[in-house]
This record gives sequence, C-alpha cells and structure tokens, in this order.
Amino acid sequence: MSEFQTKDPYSYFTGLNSYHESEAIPGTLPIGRNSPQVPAFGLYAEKLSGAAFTAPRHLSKQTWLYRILPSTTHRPFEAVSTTDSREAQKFSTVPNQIRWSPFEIDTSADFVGGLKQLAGAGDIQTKNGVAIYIYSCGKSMKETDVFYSSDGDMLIVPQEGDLDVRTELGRLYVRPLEILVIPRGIRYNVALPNGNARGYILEAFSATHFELPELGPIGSAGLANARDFQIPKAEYTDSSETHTLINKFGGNLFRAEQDHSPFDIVGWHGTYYPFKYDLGRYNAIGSISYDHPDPSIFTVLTVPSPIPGTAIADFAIFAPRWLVMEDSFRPPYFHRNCMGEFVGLIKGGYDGKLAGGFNPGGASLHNLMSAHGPDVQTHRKASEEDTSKPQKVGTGSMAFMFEVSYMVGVTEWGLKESPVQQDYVAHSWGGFKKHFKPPQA
Ligand SMILES: O=C(O)Cc1cc(O)ccc1O
Ligand SMILES: [Fe+2]
Repeated sequence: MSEFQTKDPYSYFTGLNSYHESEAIPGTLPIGRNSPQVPAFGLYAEKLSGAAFTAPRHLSKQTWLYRILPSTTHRPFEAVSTTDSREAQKFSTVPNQIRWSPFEIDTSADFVGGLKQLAGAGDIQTKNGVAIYIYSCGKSMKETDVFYSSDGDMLIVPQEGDLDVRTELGRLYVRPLEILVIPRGIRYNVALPNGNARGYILEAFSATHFELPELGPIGSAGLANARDFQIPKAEYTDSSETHTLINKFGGNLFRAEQDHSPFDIVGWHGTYYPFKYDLGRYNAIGSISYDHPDPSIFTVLTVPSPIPGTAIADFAIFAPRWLVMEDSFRPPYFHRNCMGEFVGLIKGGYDGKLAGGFNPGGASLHNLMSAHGPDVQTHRKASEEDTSKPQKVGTGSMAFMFEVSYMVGVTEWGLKESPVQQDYVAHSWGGFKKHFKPPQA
C-alpha cells in the first residue's frame, strides 16, 4: 500500500496545467477582462509571464496578479558578496563515478544561506542548462526576507525536515516524500516548522518547464496523475514593513529593499504557479513479464527539449513496488548512458546497491558514458534468486534520479568540501570475478 500524506495546514487547488483562479477577498478578480481601468478594491494589476507571449496555448504559462502595490516599487538591487561556488560557475567535468555520504546540515543557515551548488551544466544567460543544489538549514528565513530565482524553475526535493513555504500566490506545506516546484521568478519565504532541513534541488534554466511526461501506450492515467498536484490559494498581508528581496540572477545573489510586503496578492488567475506533489501517490508501472524496464517508466516530471523524446532533465523516482519479471535480472542493469545521472536517497535503501554506502541524504553521480550498475552483492543475489516469485522492493524507501542530458560538472564545494567517498568504485564493483567458460570444442 502507498503511504499518503494526509495532514496539511493549508488547502489547495488540484490539477496540474489547469487554469486556476483564486481570491482571498471575493470580487477581487475582474470579470471579462484582465486589466480593467481600475481594478477592484484599489489593487494594481500585474502580469507574470512564464512563457513567451506567443507560446502555443498548451505551453503558455501566464498569471495575472491583483496586488496592493506593484512589484516595481523597490530600491535598487545590490550584489551580495558570497564566498561559495555560486559566483564562479566553474565546474570540474570528470568521468569518475562519484558518491557522496550524507551532506552535513548547516544548522546556522536559513534556506537561502544554506543553498550550495553541487553540480551543473550549461549557461544561465542563454537559458540552456541546469544546476543541482543541496540545501541544508536549521533556521527559518526572516519573515521579511523573500527569495526568487530569475535563473530557472526549481524542483525542491526535501529529504529531512518540513518546509513551510509562503509564496506570492499562497502557502504550501512540504514534507519529505513530497516535492515542490517553484517556477522562475515566483517569490517565496521558507520557514522550518520542525527544525533542521536538508534536501536536493534541480534548477532548469530552459524556457521549458517541469511537465508531466506523455503517457503513450500507458493510456489516460498512470505515473503521476495531474489531479494529485496541489496549487496554493491566494493569501495576502498588507504591511509597510521593510522587506528584502533576495534575487538569484545569473548565478549570483542580489538584494533590494522595499517598504511593503511582496505577499500582497489578493487574487490571481492563470497557468503559471508553484505546485507540490506527494510521491506516495505515484502510480508505478513496470514489466509484468520479463526484463528490467528503463527508468524512464518512473518519470514524475520532465523538462522537455526541442529534440523529440529527449528531455533536458527528467525527475524519476524509485518508489516501493513489486517485481515479477521471470527469468530476468531484476535490479538495475549495468550500463553506460549518454545522459548524466544524479541519484539521491530520501529514505531507506536502493535496490541496486545492497552492499551499502548509499545512504539517505547522500547522492551519486554517474556522468555521460561512465559505467555503473548493480554492486557485487546485488548482482550475486539477483543472479541466484527465485524469479518465479513476486518480490516487493523499496518498502519504506524512496530514491530518485535527476537524469540530465548535459555533461554534469561538479563544483569545488562538491568535490573538495563535500563527503566524497574515496572507495566508491572499489567497494561497489571491485569484486567482480570472471565466470566465462566458453564451450569446449
Ligand atoms: O543507475 C541508476 O541507478 C539508475 C537506473 C535505474 C534503473 O532501474 C535502470 C537504469 C538506471 O540508470
Ligand atoms: Fe544508471
């Protein structure tokens, strides 16, 4: 049985890609137009574009906001001096298989201060690339600090600790085993209701967004269902307190002050919004005859590229599921991939790594064409087990993969200051022996 998250302090709209509209005060949204000469209740109308104005309808992402003051009303941005690798965007591109032990939690940091770039590829300015971050923090953001990224859409995968996220469009409460997507430009504050938090983030710089994959012959339902995605409802504060916008722009942080709350949207309508999803609702589909299907069958969200069937990045999960394939090697196969594979573990274990070393809060990276697969122990067990019987794997576990079509570079923080396991390759694959016996003539 799947485990669902049932308790939530907030209520949501449901349905990814639906047109949603929300009013904290009835009568906020104009009828029959978007930008009336004078909006209701003395509000200002402002448009938030997440796609080109001329994008085809099914790709268009636009939201109209009705707010107490326009977003324009702020003081100039100033660069924040940081010492971490965000500024440099200098990556080591190395073919070695890398595995990290659980990343240390920076309990003195808040969500923004504890955001560290681990890996990435491409270029923010041309909207072509991705970044992979580890976030770790022990403090809530100041209520008057508000973060947003101009660089891309962020998929946030909590591993430890709940996040109480207040966005411009409303509030979302996100726990480990749930994911959150905050599209480019949407402003938010992260509070930590139950202490320390850690997780993984994939940021996509592309003009395309995190979308549900096509289902093809699977049919009209399965994998992540649109209905299970939750979208916040409008909630506003009317305040003249000084707030600080913290903007990630071109990989660097900038700050600007304003004497009003950015959380002043009384109503909104459109298709560009943040959303969350409970991974426990995932409908895993697999082989009911033979062989191990490719992990694309476990895609939750995909960031499409212009090349048909080729994503810029996929987010796939290895959720609890039954394996029934007969006369088959059931765990992940040995392989070399034209994609970069970043795998993280939210909870429990992973069926391809029985020998240990892959732990919740840690990660691995298998870059383009870097050989990887089951470790010796997994291989032995799977070669000997009785495949006439169904087998439940992943009970109490949740692993995930960011599969990225770029050559993934690792930051200095990722290679030098993070818990890289020196013995990963030898530990996992060093013990394979030859069993080759050609037939005697
Ligand atoms: O390498 C990995 O751990 C991810 C993975 C899982 C799987 O089931 C098949 C291929 C694959 O790359
Ligand atoms: Fe793989």
